[in-house]
Amino acid sequence: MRSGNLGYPRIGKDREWKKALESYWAGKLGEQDFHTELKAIRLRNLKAQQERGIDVIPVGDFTYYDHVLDTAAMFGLVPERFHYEGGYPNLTVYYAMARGSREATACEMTKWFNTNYHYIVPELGEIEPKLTRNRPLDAFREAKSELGIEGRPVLVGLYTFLKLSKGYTPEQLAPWIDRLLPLYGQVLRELEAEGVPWVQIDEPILATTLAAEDLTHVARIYERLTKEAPGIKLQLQTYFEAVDHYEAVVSLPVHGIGLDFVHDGGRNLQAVSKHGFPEDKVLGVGLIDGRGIWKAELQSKLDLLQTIGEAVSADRILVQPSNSLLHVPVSAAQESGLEPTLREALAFAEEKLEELVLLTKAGQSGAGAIASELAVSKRSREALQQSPSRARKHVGQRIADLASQPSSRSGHADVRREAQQQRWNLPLLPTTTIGSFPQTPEIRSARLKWRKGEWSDSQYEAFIKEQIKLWIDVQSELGLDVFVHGEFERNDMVEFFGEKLDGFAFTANGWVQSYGSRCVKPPIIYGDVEFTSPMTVAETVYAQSLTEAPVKGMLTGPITILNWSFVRDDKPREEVAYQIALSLRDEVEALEAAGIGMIQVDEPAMREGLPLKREQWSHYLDWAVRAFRLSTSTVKDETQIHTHMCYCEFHDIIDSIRAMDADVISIETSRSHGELIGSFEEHTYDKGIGLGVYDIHSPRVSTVEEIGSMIDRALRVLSPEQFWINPDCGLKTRKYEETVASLRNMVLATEQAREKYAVKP
Ligand SMILES: Nc1nc2c(c(=O)[nH]1)N[C@@H](CNc1ccc(C(=O)N[C@@H](CCC(=O)N[C@@H](CCC(=O)N[C@@H](CCC(=O)O)C(=O)O)C(=O)O)C(=O)O)cc1)CN2
Ligand code: MET
Ligand SMILES: [Zn+2]
Repeated sequence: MRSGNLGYPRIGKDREWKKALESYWAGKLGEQDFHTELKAIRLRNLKAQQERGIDVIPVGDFTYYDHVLDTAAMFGLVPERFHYEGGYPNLTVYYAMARGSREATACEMTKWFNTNYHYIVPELGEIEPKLTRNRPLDAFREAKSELGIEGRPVLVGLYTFLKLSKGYTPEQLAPWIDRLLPLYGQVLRELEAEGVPWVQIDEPILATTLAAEDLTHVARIYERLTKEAPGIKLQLQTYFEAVDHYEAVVSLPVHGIGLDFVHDGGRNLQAVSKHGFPEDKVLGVGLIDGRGIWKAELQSKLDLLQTIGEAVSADRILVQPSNSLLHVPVSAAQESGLEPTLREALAFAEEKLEELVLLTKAGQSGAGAIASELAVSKRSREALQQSPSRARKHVGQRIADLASQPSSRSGHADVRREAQQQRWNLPLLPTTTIGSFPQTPEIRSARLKWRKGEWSDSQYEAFIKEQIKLWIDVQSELGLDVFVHGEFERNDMVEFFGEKLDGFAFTANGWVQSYGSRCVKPPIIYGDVEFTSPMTVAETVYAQSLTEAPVKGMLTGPITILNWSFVRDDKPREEVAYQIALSLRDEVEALEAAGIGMIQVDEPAMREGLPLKREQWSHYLDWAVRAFRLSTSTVKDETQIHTHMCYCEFHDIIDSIRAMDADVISIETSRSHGELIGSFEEHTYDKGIGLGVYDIHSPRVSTVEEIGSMIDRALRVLSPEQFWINPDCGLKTRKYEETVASLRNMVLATEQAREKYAVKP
């Protein structure tokens, strides 16, 4: 039995990686120094795994931005608009694909399965792929020569890569497989020639709901690839769910299969027990939760390993995390600020490696070999379980009483629309923004000073008020119709609420990559969640006091708070969602009572929380919608509830979006190059809706014409009476000048559209 890892956080203990990327982009770090710095980070990450005694260390999982983008770059799949001239794309082209450039809009970015990690969507189009650089080989050589590590190269599997790409029709799938097969073959042959014994090929798509023809394609791919390089062994890795069609997957002609035994709902284990496991293959046992942050219940993991051991001999077992550790923070050791009971119950990437090594040791020599560690881990989990915060009486009562809580608005949508229009008298095509304005270095450093105690509360509050005032003035000057306060007091839309609600803890350095250099510090829900006092009322009311225009109150919804936090594992997620929903309802009511007439409850993570298996969708959506409605249903007819979603594959969940019953919804659109708009040809939607008219993830400023054409496209399928004009998402990552210039263009484009679409008397 051996221990293995599947991928390691890139960002470094202190987010060195993020800082290096941003310095390079800002022109503060030269290209050569940038490469040097990234190499140092890469080697430190490998060393962390080596020092903890991991037997199988992945190489090639490191990236300059995103591993899917790397795969596209490796095959020369660079869309024409980037003026690419062959070879492995240089940094300018590479980062233009990721972030856009003056001339070219960025590639689309979307969620990596059901995580908060985002990848860059490859665009296949007319391009003929070719191997521009064997990245896994380079990574292998470097780890070997620099650290003496015989690493295991990691590749995004061909089928997953294609399924995550765009720019081809269903009929073109098979020809694209044919085009990529020789290139994957070449990568493998070169690795084989180098003497690389094994590669890890990630095919997480195999854990989603598959059709029979998917399996036919996958079988064809792996039959061919094992022949291309017969001297190299392929470990086919799946994660995030049980594999669909277990028997077909484990009989693929590869040398090893990696399965997730944490997020599989027990189905992988059932399948192994029922059907056995091929005698000629290695089983990668995803035993340690690669997405959660709790210490493992080591004894139950050993039991699981034992059950698997009945079907698979020990020499063919690899003990590994359920998925790449990319999704958890680097080290819990530095979290000295946390309450000891909680800290002792945590395991981040480094601690997970230690757990893997322990379990492997026990697997090799029996549980006795780790008796004292087993006891410690048991004690720390139990101590947390006994903490009074786990079972607050008042919260328990509210949940028990859930059935009697209102979960629908009293007035019908038409009645509400009327009442709201009377109250606000908004023009045709009202303009607004999604909530946040730029989080400048000045704001971040002010917050840091306040946190360190260098600034008093009142000093910091006064500073935040200045920012709010500044941006209320900007919004008036721009002529927007519905204002926001700007979210300057928030570090992050989820972490902020986590800090204010009971039952949450927040770390000092528990960062996880979200996209590119952007990281999040998910709060930890360790106890029952409860509202303590108003969280957003003061800032919102202050903003409203400065203007006649409506200011939207701005809250993060229950499902997004749930999905973007690390959640306790002793209660169903559904129940935790209701606890959050009821706490947010208290905030919604406080805002309404303070005179705020529009309240936006953001649910960008609603779609991402969708289970990977279709058959589980309706259950999830039912409780997710119920949680949203629990938070928003008690307001008066004339109070307008908004919601916002980004990266929304709208057609997947249109019924649930309708069922949320928000008066106005805003959805990201532009980075998918308007594809979302097309779905309204098939689906009707009759409430207020804003489809983002420009991409906020890129520093590029859209022109009036570009925005105008987005509006035109949307109004081909939606009515001007229901349409709102807004950017795709919040503007926190943008600079002041970009923001003002883009919004100015947005308002100009709206004025033109108003003339064009006004109902002529
Ligand atoms: N949780 C979450 N998930 C999300 C989103 C989101 O907004 N939140 N949006 C979507 C896209 N993802 C995003 C994820 C992160 C960021 C983002 O801007 N992250 C910031 C960090 C935000 C933050 O928590 N900032 C803190 C701490 C910032 C910090 O690094 N402080 C410095 C010091 C600051 C200075 O002096 O400059 C330090 O501690 O060293 C604050 O403002 O207080 C970043 O990586 O830079 C944006 C979008 C989807 N998923
Ligand atoms: C990721 S969705 C962001 C919504 C939030 N209100 C903002 O503007 O930042
Ligand atoms: Zn958004």
